[in-house]
Amino acid sequence: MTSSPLFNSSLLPKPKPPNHRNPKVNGRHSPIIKCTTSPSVFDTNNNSSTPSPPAGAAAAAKGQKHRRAADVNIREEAHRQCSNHNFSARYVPFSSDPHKSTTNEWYSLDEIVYRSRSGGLLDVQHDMDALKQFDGQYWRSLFDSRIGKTTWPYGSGVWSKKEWVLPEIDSDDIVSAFEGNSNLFWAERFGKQFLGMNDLWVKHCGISHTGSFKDLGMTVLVSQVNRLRKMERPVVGVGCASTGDTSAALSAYCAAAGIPSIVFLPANKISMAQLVQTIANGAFVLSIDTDFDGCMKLIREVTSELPIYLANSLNSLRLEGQKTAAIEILQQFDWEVPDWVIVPGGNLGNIYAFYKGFKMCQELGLVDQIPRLVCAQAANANPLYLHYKSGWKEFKPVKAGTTFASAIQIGDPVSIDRAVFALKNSNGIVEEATEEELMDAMAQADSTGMFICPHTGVALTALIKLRKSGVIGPTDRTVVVSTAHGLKFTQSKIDYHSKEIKDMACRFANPPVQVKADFGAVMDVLIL
Ligand SMILES: Cc1ncc(COP(=O)(O)O)c(C=O)c1O
Ligand SMILES: N[C@@H](CCOP(=O)(O)O)C(=O)O
Repeated sequence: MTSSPLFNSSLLPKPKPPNHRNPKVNGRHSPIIKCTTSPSVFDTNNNSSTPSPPAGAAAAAKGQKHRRAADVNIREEAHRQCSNHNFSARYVPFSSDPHKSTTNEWYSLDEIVYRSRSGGLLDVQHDMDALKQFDGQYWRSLFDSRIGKTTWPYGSGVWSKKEWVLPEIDSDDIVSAFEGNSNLFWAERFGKQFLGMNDLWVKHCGISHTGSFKDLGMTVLVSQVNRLRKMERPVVGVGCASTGDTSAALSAYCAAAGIPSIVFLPANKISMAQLVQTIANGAFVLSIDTDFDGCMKLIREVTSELPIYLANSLNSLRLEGQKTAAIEILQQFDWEVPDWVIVPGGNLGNIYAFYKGFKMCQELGLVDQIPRLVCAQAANANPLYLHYKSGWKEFKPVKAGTTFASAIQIGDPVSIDRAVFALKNSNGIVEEATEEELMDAMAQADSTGMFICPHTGVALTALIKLRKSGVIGPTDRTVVVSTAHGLKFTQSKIDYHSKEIKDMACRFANPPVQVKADFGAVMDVLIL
């Protein structure tokens, strides 16, 4: 089957004039959706700091069992539980000094806008005063009460924090695979054996619907697109440039919602497993003879001309979902704050998302501090590392070289300003990993029962270096964020364990032993 173009150009709307963003000025916008499906009691008459428990909790306390009627699905049930609240969020220009920001520029989340008037990044700003009407204990209990349920949409680790993510979206518009709630794995053997650490944890964000943390952001972005399309906004499809994980998540969530997806991939630079995900999920795939940065440039140009919604993390909606992984970590530690969180960085949206999640928890009283963040880069694609080492002098993009951590082979990250902000405000550090270091770290981790991706190998290398230099202490509670599933990157493991990598000793390779189908030959191998 050959792919056909998605668009008949005669059907396309005329390009919008450059100032189509229609920024609002002065004052808050009123929420378009007043009714959401929160099962908690958030009606406008109930703004005390001792709010009612989530719906269902009272019945449970009385020992009554509530069962959904057979002819009702979980979306319909969510509708029945509909209540009002006054939470809202909007786009504002991202500012590296929010306290000094004087701009009155803002946009409704129902607008299609990715950049501020000055061309800078945007950020999703929540009405913190409204959220602060409930205390930290309230939010902790609410989030805890939603874990592990099938209640729509709270069975998702992202949407269990809906009030902090997209408070105004109708639950019926949400496109979710009940993503999130990923395993926080106690890396007991790896920690003790290789690092002398007892309190080392790996947040397995790759144990997820499409095998990477991108699901967390994509459920939010595609849900909002679903809403925009119901509002008859001009969104024909959703597009991204990708090193393989964003495209997998985009194609899956779009396929679930029946929305066309378009992905720009750097030819021969993503893994076969990643490529087949987008193909199987029906995306319109362009394999382009350039690198990720080249694809990113092209998708930005295309989305400014065609009614294709941009799904990369330049779009700040994505980060609202990704930040929930940070909240989950706190929740999994029973709201105790780890000392360190280490995140591999490429386009650099995720490091900011983690910062934002932790910071919101601090500002809303769920915890009293935030962890120190470490961003880890491959030495072959290390623009943030070089920027950090220069003392945050002028940022210079690089031409990213080939790396086994192919999903972070990015030289001109769109979220550089967000990343610098996150690191400066968390007393953060940037580290790098050579190819040999990251592959050895991956093999060592796998030898203790994990099956991690090379990007997680980059993060583990950062940890190993910071432990060796004494920056991270033996008793520090440390979380390494594993960003994708190892099964997406098996070729790198095959190369390593076959010792087929040029100029690499592959010290921890464990190649299979070839033996004749003969009892004596097998015994010889086993006994020697
Ligand atoms: C597996 C994996 N790890 C880490 C990253 C880096 O995330 P970010 O681009 O948000 O820095 C990406 C994508 O860039 C990825 O796909
Ligand atoms: N690793 C990413 C690169 C793009 O990052 P994004 O977060 O801006 O979409 C990918 O998998 O494509």
